[in-house]
Amino acid sequence: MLKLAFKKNIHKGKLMDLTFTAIVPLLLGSLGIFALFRLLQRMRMRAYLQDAVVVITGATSGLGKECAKAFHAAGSRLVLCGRNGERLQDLVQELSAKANQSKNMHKPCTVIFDLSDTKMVVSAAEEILKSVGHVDILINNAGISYRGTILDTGMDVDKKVMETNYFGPIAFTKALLPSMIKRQQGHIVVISSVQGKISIPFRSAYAASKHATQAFFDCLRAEMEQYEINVTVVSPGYIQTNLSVNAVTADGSRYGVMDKNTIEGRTAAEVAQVVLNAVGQKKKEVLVAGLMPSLAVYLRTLSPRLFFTFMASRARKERKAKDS
Ligand SMILES: NC(=O)C1=CN([C@@H]2O[C@H](COP(=O)(O)OP(=O)(O)OC[C@H]3O[C@@H](n4cnc5c(N)ncnc54)[C@H](OP(=O)(O)O)[C@@H]3O)[C@@H](O)[C@H]2O)C=CC1
Ligand SMILES: CCCCCCCCCCCCCCCC(=O)OCC(=O)COP(=O)(O)O
Repeated sequence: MLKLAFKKNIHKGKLMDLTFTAIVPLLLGSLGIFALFRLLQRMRMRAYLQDAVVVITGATSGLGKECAKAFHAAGSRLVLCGRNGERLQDLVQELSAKANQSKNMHKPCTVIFDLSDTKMVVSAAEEILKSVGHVDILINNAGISYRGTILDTGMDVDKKVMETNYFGPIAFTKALLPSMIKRQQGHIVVISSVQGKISIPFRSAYAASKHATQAFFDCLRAEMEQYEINVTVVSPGYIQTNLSVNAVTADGSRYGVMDKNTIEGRTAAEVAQVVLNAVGQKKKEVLVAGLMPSLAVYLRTLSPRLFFTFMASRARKERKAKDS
């Protein structure tokens, strides 16, 4: 139709007519369809999140806390998990004040447990099912990072990072899955990292735990498809949180430094919004990173040799900077 109109109008020398008879309606039509699509998407997302029981680990700070605010604002019923009861209660107070102002918001409840203790994790899952009945969305967010050389790092540190970032979340997920399968409904989310896709020097334990996370939840997604349970893996780049400050070092002590990369990262509120949208749209995975980290992820697959050269040079530079 467009071709015909084009020929006809060129023939008559009426280019302006062509614009008004074919191109403008086509553009307006596309815009209309796009706007309608977005509206339907937003309505579906709202329905999915409103009143949904959402469990968030690591809700006491950083990204977990911001996810709690975002899902609470979307009308979800929150179960906030953490190790520090006082900080969880502070957040409950903050969110409850908002819940009082809107009938679409709910007062959250809390569960205290340490993810590195599998027994505690399993009984926390039982407690949640007992008190709220079911879980619609589980957000495995809690985690710790690490700084150190492989040579200096004791196995206890490797194990601690794996317990918190990998074994804890998978134990929690496994404990909640049977009830999701019974209902043929549920959504498992995990906050991984760019370092779940590429390994950078002096992060061995952390990168390994995030690679394991990526692998486990990719398997889970495939296995859960028949039960209509969704799995979303979120892989952020640097976020402005206390992750580096709380990181564990080679000897098991706290790193205690706010890194420059962390300060220059995205805000936790911004990433929480990405998590909310990814969940609402049932995305399978999302990479939330800038140009260089994104290119590095592709480079690792397309030209591993070049990627390894970059990483070796990065290790040399970092070691030199530390020594001088
Ligand atoms: N910040 C960043 O640059 C990036 C972060 N991420 C990931 O985001 C997630 C959230 O981290 P972020 O908010 O940045 O960092 P924070 O240090 O601010 O938050 C980490 C959260 O995890 C909790 N946590 C740590 N260890 C345990 C444990 N053993 N049991 C239970 N809870 C625990 C902490 O609780 P407590 O208050 O008790 O310590 C805290 O609530 C992590 O999985 C991290 O790997 C991914 C990419 C980049
Ligand atoms: C053709 C050009 C390719 C250029 C690629 C060159 C290599 C660039 C290196 C980029 C490395 C990015 C690392 C990003 C790491 C990251 O974002 O990690 C997120 C975290 O989990 C942060 O945790 P941490 O404890 O490390 O602060």
